[in-house]
Parts: sequence; C-alpha cells; structure tokens
Amino acid sequence: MKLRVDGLSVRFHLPGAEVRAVTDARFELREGRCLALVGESGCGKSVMAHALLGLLPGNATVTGHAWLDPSGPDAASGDAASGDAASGDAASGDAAPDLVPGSSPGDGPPFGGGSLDLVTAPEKVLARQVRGRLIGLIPQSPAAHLTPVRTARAQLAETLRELGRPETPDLLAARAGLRPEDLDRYPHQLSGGMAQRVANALALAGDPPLIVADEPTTGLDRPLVDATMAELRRLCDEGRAVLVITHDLRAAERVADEIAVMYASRIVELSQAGPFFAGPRHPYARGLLDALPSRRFVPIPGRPPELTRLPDGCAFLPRCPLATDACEKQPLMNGKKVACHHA
Ligand SMILES: Nc1ncnc2c1ncn2[C@@H]1O[C@H](COP(=O)(O)OP(=O)(O)OP(=O)(O)O)[C@@H](O)[C@H]1O
Ligand code: NI
Repeated sequence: MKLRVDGLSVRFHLPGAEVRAVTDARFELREGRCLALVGESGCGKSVMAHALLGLLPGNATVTGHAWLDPSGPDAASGDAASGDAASGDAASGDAAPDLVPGSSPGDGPPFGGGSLDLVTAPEKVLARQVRGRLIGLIPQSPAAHLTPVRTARAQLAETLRELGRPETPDLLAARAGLRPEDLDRYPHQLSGGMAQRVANALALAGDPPLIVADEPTTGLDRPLVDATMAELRRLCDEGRAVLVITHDLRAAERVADEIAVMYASRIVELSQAGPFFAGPRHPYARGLLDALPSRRFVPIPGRPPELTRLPDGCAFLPRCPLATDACEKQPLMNGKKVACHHA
C-alpha cells in the first residue's frame, strides 16, 4: 500500500466567496507507517481526509493527485510490474481490485498501472472498491455517524454484508474490544469509548490497508485517548498505513512516525516525529508545542485567517515572531520540508 498525495487542493464555492480549504498538499504514506496531520480547528484537515475518500459535497472542486497503490510490500514495486494487472480480468474471487488507472497521459501514476488517482476516480469506483475496502474511515464524532434506530450489531452486520465479508459481527466486535452484549445496544446507549470501538470495527470490517482516523479521540478521557492511540499503532504495526488527524499533539506523539502540520489550508511542516518533537522548525509548529500544558503553556497569539480571505504571502505572518518583509511572499516547502522563509 502506498499513498502519494501530490499537489492536492480543495476549493468550496459559495455565493460570492471561495473557501480555500486545502492548498497544494504533498505527502506520502505507506504500510506500517503512521502520519499524524495536526493543526488548529478549521485549517482543512477533515476536508483533506474527505477528499481522499471522495466524500466532499457538490460545491467542492478538487485538483492535484492522490495516488493509491494497493499492492502490498511483497508485491513487485517497480513501475513496470503491473503492465496487464489493470486490464480487467480480475473481476471475481479474491483477486486484487480491478482499478481504473489514473487520469491523463504524461501525468501518470507514480507506482505503475495498478494505482488509482483518488481525485479523478469515478464515484462508482470509490464506492465499490475504495471506501471500506482500500480506505477505512474512522469519522470525527463516531456516535453521530451511527444510525440511531439500529443496534451496533445490525450496523456491523449490514456493513459486513455490503463488503461481502464472511466474518460475524461478534468476531469483528471482539477484535475491536467489544463484548457480544455491547452489540445489542443502540448508539445512544453506548459510552464514548464504546461508540469509538464500534466505529473502529466498522472501519476495519473490510480489512482496508489504509485507515484514516479523523479526530478519533475527541471527547474521550485520557485513558481512552491512550487506548485509542495504542490501537491505531497496533493497526499500523500489523502492516496497515494510518493517517490520523488530531489537534492533540500529545496523542500524535504517541502514535505517529511522521507529522504534517497544517496551517490555513497548507502543510507548513512535514517531519519525522522524533526530530519534530525535539525541535519543530516552523514558527507555527513551535507555537503549537509551546502551547502544550506539559511544555510552556503559552498560547499562540491571534487567530488563524479566514480561508475565504487568505493573503498572497505567508498566512502565519500576523502571528509570527519571526516575520519580516520577505514573508509577504508565499513561502513554499523547501528541501527541509518547512514552508517558512526563516526556518
Ligand atoms: N461544504 C463546505 N462548504 C464550504 N466550506 C466548507 C465546507 N466544508 C468545510 N468547509 C470549510 O473548510 C475549512 C476546513 O474545514 P475542516 O473541517 O477541514 O477543518 P478541520 O481542520 O478538520 O477542523 P477541526 O479540527 O475543527 O475538525 C473550514 O473553514 C470549513 O468551514
Ligand atoms: Ni476536522
């Protein structure tokens, strides 16, 4: 499994305004690795996740690429390997999904013919082959995503049926740490932790190689946050790729191999977790860490800009202790993977 997000941008069109929700995002993720996407509320994290799953509303325009190559680490990784793998004779049985290769010639897939551009893939392909099967989404506020009038068991059973999986809801639930009797409950009878586990079980029902977890710990108390993060780490160590979205840096530190810091629609720092927590480079990233109670506990002054009125230059400029005239020009990600003129 490999995911390469390459120049991904999302715009929402509103009457008289345009929301620049994601701008030119670039990152890679592969099996066994966990990337944490962090940043303040409203910076575009969930929109990025939804763009990967084709879940954005009709007023959104997505550009760029998000290449997904489902082949495992043991499959041939060279670009030449999958010459006829995409040509459509894998319609039945356990064969690899028959993916529609990505868009235009000359702008082709980086991983060979078996990869799919999630940006241009038709909804039919996303619905039948991607969501739940290749990418499992653990949604922000899981309780809100469960159907209120159906038991957890009924919802798990339906998802398994849709995915054509042989497992029983009880087996799936047991793997997620739920007892059989928990499954007879309706969503409003589930505690936050149990709803989280049901959401995890649903996301994992199709055994997807990529898990996207959107704020999986919001509203949970510390022990449950730790348990959820340990569970995500386990999924990763079993060989899945995990993209976890959070504004809880402490939780990110527990689970992530890599950190992507997002500010006002852009990834402004992309770093291995160890060096990042030892010394983030972007002034915004430093501010986020300094704001932690376990560190200096000093909040970043000011507020992020409206995504309908982003400046031409660095969006962090008004809040930045390092700002100079140079910052009137948009800083782009450099080789050190920091978008800052002064880092
Ligand atoms: N359908 C939509 N139409 C217009 N704007 C939208 C739409 N959906 C999201 N947005 C805007 O896109 C921006 C990014 O939202 P997003 O949900 O990705 O933030 P986030 O980083 O996930 O924040 P949080 O941490 O609060 O979940 C916000 O300004 C939001 O208002
Ligand atoms: Ni969000």
